Amino acid sequence: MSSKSVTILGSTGSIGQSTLDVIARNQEQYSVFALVAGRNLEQMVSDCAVHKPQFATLSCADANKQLAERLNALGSATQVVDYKQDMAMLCQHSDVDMVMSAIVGAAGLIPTLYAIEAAKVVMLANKESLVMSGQLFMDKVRQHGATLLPIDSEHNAIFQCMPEAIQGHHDATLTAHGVTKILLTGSGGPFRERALDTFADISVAEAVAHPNWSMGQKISVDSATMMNKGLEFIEAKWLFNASADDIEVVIHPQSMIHSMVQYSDGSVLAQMGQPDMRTPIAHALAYPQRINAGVAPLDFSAMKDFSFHAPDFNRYPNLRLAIEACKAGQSATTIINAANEEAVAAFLAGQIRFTDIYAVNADTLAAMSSQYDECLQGILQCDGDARRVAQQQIKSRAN
Ligand SMILES: NC(=O)C1=CN([C@@H]2O[C@H](COP(=O)(O)OP(=O)(O)OC[C@H]3O[C@@H](n4cnc5c(N)ncnc54)[C@H](OP(=O)(O)O)[C@@H]3O)[C@@H](O)[C@H]2O)C=CC1
Ligand SMILES: CC(=O)[C@@H](O)[C@H](O)COP(=O)(O)O
Ligand SMILES: [Mn+2]
Repeated sequence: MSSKSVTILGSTGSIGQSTLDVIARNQEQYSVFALVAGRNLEQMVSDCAVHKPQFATLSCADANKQLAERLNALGSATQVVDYKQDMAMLCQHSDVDMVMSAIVGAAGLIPTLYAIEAAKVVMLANKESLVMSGQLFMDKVRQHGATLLPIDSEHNAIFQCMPEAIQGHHDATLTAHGVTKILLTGSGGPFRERALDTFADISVAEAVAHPNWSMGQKISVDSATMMNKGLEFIEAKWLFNASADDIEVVIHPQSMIHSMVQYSDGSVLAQMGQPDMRTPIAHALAYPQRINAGVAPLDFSAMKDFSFHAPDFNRYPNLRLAIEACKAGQSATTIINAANEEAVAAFLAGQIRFTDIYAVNADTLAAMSSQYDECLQGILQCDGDARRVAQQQIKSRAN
């Protein structure tokens, strides 16, 4: 395998750090072209020293200025560039083979589209960009001939369980290949058994304490409300050319099966492994080969429970809302994604209660018309309008 050069968007985060870990274990095959993140200066300085990227940038202008000074003082060969002006170059440079899209939220959309437009191998963790712009995003993948590999553990699992002939073909007809159902598993989060009448008292610390996975704060809260599974439902629709009826959500509290594909002959293929994102990251980096991810195999003799059940929409109203939005169309999914980002940020900042996240999302969707163009400008307009409406909702509920 010849050496691949990788740009990592969101390098200081949970997925970014796991990506650097896998690359460090496979140094003959991968090098880091650029590191891109938000404001975590210390992590960026240290990662530049260890991984020696050609370029680095932070979206926070003050932090980026300090980054340049710090790397200069260290005699680093890494060039610090401007986040906005140089983003296209960092994603599209002819030396770049692969781009890891792991900025959290809508901020990841434009950089990911740059990578797609240059026909790079795009490893997609940033589900929000696909949820907010699904048709446009997939049209661009097809138009530019980019390779899109799912990093989200469920979608990476589904990808692995799909017939080899249609892996990475985003417009294959599932039934023509014997696929009858995509079984999207979810843990149910930290509140799977908590009394419903105590949900309004849920603290930030409780909400970000995922039972199985170590992740960033936003996705951890999404797992607790199961909006994460709702976003993943929409993500699966686009990645696998599925309809809402083709996808079923199954609660599997142990997070050992990462999702399944059911076939017309009664077979169900599952992908299993430790709840460690280095496995899907290594899968995408090496596809269709395999590399060491540093992840221990499952020990079946030590496994106790292995259970499955249907989700309860009273406990997880955000999941129902997202599935309804998926059926309603593009603007509805752009709206719930934007509202949810605002609501989760407000919850993390202590401005609203846990139960207000659903109220903000549902009321924002109800307050808005869904008549937006599906071009990039229309999507960004819809996203911005939804954030303004969600902010009004947040103000009216603020503690
Ligand atoms: N963590 C996981 O296991 C999984 C994550 N995902 C998805 O991957 C994405 C990343 O998640 P995760 O790694 O957990 O999140 P983290 O919060 O840990 O990391 C987010 C990254 O995005 C950067 N960032 C945030 N805002 C901006 C911005 N405006 N401009 C540029 N960079 C920015 C952060 O930079 P900084 O910290 O320097 O400010 C950080 O590098 C999300 O979309 C999530 O849904 C999907 C499946 C699993
Ligand atoms: C690791 C990953 O892919 C997360 O999206 C994970 O699925 C979160 O767990 P939940 O199943 O609880 O949402
Ligand atoms: Mn997931």
